[in-house]
Amino acid sequence: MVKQAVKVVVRARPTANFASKNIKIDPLTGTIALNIDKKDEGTVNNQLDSWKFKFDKILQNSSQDEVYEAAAQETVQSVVQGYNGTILCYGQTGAGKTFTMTGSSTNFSYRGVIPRAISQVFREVGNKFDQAITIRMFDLLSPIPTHEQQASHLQIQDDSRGGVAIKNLSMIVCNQEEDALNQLFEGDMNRTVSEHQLNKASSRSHCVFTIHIESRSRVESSDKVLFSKLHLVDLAGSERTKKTGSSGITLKEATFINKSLSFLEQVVIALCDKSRDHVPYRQSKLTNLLRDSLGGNCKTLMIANIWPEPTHLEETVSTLKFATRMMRVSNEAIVNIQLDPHLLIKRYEKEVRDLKQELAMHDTLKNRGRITYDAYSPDQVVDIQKVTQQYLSGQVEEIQDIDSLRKVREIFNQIRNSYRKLKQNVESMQRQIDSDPTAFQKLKQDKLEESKLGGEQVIDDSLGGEQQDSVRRKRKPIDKQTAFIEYKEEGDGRTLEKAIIDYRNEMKDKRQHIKTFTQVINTTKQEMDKIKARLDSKGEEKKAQLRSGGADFQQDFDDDGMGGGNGQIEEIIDEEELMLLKEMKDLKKNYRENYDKLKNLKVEVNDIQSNIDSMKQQLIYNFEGWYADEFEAGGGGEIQMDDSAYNQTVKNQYQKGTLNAFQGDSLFNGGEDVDDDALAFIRAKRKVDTLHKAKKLEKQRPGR
Ligand SMILES: Nc1ncnc2c1ncn2[C@@H]1O[C@H](COP(=O)(O)OP(=O)(O)OP(=O)(O)O)[C@@H](O)[C@H]1O
Repeated sequence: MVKQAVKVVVRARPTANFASKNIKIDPLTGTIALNIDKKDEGTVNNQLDSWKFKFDKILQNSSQDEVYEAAAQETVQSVVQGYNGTILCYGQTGAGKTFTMTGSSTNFSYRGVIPRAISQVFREVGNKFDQAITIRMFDLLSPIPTHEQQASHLQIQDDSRGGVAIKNLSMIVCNQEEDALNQLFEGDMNRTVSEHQLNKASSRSHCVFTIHIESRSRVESSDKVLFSKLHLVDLAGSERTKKTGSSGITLKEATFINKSLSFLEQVVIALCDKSRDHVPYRQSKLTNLLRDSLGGNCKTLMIANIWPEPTHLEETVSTLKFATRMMRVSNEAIVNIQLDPHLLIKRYEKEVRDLKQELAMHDTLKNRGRITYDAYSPDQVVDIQKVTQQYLSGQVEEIQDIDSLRKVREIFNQIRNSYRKLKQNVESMQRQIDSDPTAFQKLKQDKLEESKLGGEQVIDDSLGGEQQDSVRRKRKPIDKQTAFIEYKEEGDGRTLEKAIIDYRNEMKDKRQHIKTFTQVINTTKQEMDKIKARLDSKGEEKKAQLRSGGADFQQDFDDDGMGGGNGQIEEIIDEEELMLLKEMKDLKKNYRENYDKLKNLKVEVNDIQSNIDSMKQQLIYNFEGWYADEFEAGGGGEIQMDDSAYNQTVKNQYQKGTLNAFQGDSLFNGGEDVDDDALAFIRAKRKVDTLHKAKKLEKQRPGR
């Protein structure tokens, strides 16, 4: 890696009116001293009026030849060696940037840096017989006509090698110097030339001419490729001052003609400021394009063109200030080596071929001659698939002839395929069961049928032809009580068990309520008895008074108070009696309400109890089925109800019409004879319905 600052060469254009009073150029020491006589300006300000600048080189009255040798030759040579290079001209309009960069197209000795660089590149490349070199180039202004050269046309973006590239711009491959020069001249013709108040032939736009070199070794079979590029940049005029008539010149730093030049200056300022970690390259296409050139992977040289006339002193100062800043920009250039992907693939293909041959030889020596290392044919894959499925179904204990890693991989592939298909089938079965509960029983029935045919192994036909070998092996029998605990922890066993527990809890709550209501009712009854006793005694007292003739009676009159009522004589009740009767009325109402509630609670408790009983039976029955499926015949231990007993219970319930006490399903109307075929159907339906009902009730429970 070469770490170096941007080099700056100052070129002063020849002029008849050299400002010898104000400018002292010393090419030997590379210094320029400048002063501005303020008296001439007629203004007084506090600006510094004299400057001294030092540069890498100063060229005065130098020929195009000398300029090229001093400023460009070395950079171009580096580009041929694989470094990126940039040469850019900066200065005010008319200072000689285009003359320096392009020069005259009619006078060969006045040709500029670009045609000379093209010649040098082709000359140097021509000397490299051992390299296959491709040269591509483009001029940002060619061959697209000027009116089409809008900013949107050319997009500058990051390239795959970490640099920048221009979209919508095709690079032309140039096989010889002439092709490249054609490119240059074509672009030069298209260059925007517009009228300008300082110089009618000045160009306002930037001109960027880029040469890309791609170099591969012809002799070594190397996959390394050198990629490098040379940017040759003729920037737009940098003038930033306004002429203010005869009163002279004022330094007005803020008057920029070209905005992108101001962005370029911002980038340079940011690069010089070590405390700044962001450099605003993306502000303009120009700075984006020059990202490699400024502070990046590039050898960069700037030619500062000055016009040392008294009228251009400020522009000269301004150009030299910018040039000084530029010298503080540091770059890190590396030779750009990339691995050629096409060659890499070719190399790997060759390596694979060689290794296969090597292995084949090794196998022959070890008597394993029939092994090949090419990809399996479809027939071979089918064979491996068969043997893998035989292994999965238990038809074979192990897979023979595993003679290569390739075969192991194919077997694993097949196992994965089987697993995926199995999973898909299980999921589709689940969907069927969810949408139609009877489907489950049918599937199960099919499986049982097959298990009868196939001995102890249950071949899962539902998995489809290819999966027939997928076998569920039965477990060694365990104690039924232990198995029952296990069953209650899984699948439908867990659902039923949970429903039973929840019902029990609900029943417990309701029983507690029954107890409370019973107490309340009893207390109410006692109160009522007391009141009744008191009223009875009051009645006795009144009868006694009546017998003694001292009782009060009142004639019942009509509302109008004029008489004409029914004339009945009514007993007059006293205040205490009235109170007691009212109280009695309230207590009776209370008693009746609580009594009704108690009655309902008792009905509910009975219902819950019958549901619990029903679910318990179902749980045991389901468990029996599960146990038979899960374990080999001959399992030990006690179980509360065997199949025949349960079947009989179901038959009885069905015939009595009580089977649907829990299910409430119209399928089971009862009263008919039940043969064994129907029984299986009834049991299956009952099982599914019981589970569904249990799940439904679970959801309906308060607090869910
Ligand atoms: N070193 C030089 N020797 C002879 N003539 C020169 C020299 N420098 C510039 N000139 C002449 O000065 C004129 C202006 O130069 P040029 O067009 O190169 O300026 P510029 O800086 O490129 O201006 P712009 O910014 O407008 O492109 C041209 O006619 C050119 O031939």
